[in-house]
Amino acid sequence: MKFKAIVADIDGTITCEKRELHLGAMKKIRSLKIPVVLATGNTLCYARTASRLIGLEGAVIAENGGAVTVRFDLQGTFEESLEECEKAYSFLSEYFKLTKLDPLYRKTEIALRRDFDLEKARALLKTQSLDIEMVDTKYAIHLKSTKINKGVGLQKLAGMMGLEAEDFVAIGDSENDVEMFEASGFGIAVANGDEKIKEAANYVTDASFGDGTVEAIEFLESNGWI
Ligand SMILES: O=C(O)COP(=O)(O)O
Ligand SMILES: [Mg+2]
Repeated sequence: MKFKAIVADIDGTITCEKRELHLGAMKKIRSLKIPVVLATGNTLCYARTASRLIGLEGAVIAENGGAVTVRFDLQGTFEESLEECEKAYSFLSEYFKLTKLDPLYRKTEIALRRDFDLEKARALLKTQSLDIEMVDTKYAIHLKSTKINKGVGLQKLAGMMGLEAEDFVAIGDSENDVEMFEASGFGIAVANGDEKIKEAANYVTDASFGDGTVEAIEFLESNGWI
């Protein structure tokens, strides 16, 4: 096996427990000769800033696949409008007090503070004929189109880079990374990952958070896979 690029989730994967960037993971990522793409549920500007500050090329998947850019000098492309998400938000707001996160910067999905009963909200949402689902990243709950996810984003970005999604190794920590693992050639979950991502993974690290990402990259290097 030989892979041509890595796609790494941000929160919980290249960070420490309190969400600060993990310096060991930064150093390891910077030492690589292959492209590293960041994929996050967070906003496009957050992802681009992280890419810039880590020393990468600006290839990012943001808003769980809803927004993608391949370089800093190119604008992002956006897959979906917020219309259906807003309908779901209005509906759920009748039952819960919801707080939107960074609404000014989100163009394709709505992120919510994790302070309401997700399972109850999921059950309620099912009664509506909306193509909207809820994913929990452990940092936010995202109301998003069922048509977009990080896997769809990876297919799109890989094409823009002249690669296939299978050329990528994906590293992640939660359920919003599952489709990205499925689309990629090999998925590695860090030890702090949730049950869903560990189940979807080809390999689970012993170490957590950024230490897990360092371990993942060393594992790939020691096998000669990157
Ligand atoms: O913004 C969030 O919910 C966290 O996003 P990430 O773990 O996909 O980076
Ligand atoms: Mg994450």
